[in-house]
Amino acid sequence: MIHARGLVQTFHTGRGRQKREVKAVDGVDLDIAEGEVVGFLGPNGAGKTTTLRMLTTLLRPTAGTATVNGYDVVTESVMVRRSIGYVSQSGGAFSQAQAGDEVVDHGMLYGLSRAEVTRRGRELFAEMQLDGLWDRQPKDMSGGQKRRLDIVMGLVHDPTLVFLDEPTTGLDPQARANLWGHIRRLRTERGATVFLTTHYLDEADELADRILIIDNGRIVAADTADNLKAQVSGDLVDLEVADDTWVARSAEKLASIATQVETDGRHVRGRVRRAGREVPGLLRDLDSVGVALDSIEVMRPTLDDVFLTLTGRSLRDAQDEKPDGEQPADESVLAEGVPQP
Ligand SMILES: Nc1ncnc2c1ncn2[C@@H]1O[C@H](COP(=O)(O)OP(=O)(O)OP(=O)(O)O)[C@@H](O)[C@H]1O
Repeated sequence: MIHARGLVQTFHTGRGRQKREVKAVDGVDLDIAEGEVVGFLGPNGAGKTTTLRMLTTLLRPTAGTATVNGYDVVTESVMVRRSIGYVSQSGGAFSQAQAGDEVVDHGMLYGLSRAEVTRRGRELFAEMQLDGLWDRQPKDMSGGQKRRLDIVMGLVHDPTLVFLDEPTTGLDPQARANLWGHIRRLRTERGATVFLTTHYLDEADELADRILIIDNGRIVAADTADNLKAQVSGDLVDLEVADDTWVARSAEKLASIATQVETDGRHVRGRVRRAGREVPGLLRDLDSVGVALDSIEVMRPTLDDVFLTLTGRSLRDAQDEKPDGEQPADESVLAEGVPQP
């Protein structure tokens, strides 16, 4: 479905002495199978959108190769574009036409009949809670409604491979839940492949079969969310002992199965590989030495823990860092927009 080898994108920014080279994507390899939902995570400026733009043929790779649906992104870009759906981060530019007409025109560019695309469009309007807005001009829609219209445009021709760049940013919780449902159905009912970038760790965790993490233009992890969590951090176990005098003894017992053991008042915490396997024995041990507990809490690691372990930074903190703020320059844009059949 998607195969990339050594994808690189270098931007040249500034002029004169300020001239700088930015390696936005620095040697990315990808293999994404049919029917997979892949979550592409990384902090601001990591290279997610740039990778997506190369795969969707909007940007010519500086180096490396990629095929999408079996078509080469450089030499067969029209075929790539015809065979995918793409919802960009910035959203599409709409004309003065009514939303429904925009959707119908868009779908017909992919060779669908007017009747077929109208039926699909109306179905998607209902699913995306855009009922009653078919005749409204996009300029008179709210930001969230426009975002949902972008998504309808990206899906109306029933693509079997869909690229979604931060699709739920700016959506309210209800619209986000609807879109999650839609993404799940794309896979279960249509066998579609979905490549999704997101800033929301819970979204990636919830939807994706496999997570790719990109940092500074390089893929730093690629696996299921469960495997990533098991490999890099382990479960956090928090014991609250019933009496202060048992803290040291409990810490010693916990340290025999856990790393990063620390104490805080009557709390003793540490990370174990798999709590389900290790905690029962620990509880028996504590009981046998007469330690009573007030509470025990087990916290599964989050994708943020994974990111922290891999890069030394929290993804949440990294989100708040502003990217370098270079001005766009020297892009080798192949072509914007949808294919002309
Ligand atoms: N047209 C451009 N010209 C110059 N630099 C660019 C251009 N587009 C992106 N960059 C730089 O390339 C790097 C990667 O940007 P990209 O938009 O791919 O990141 P991202 O992971 O999608 O970030 P975000 O989460 O903020 O969308 C950043 O340092 C960005 O400033």
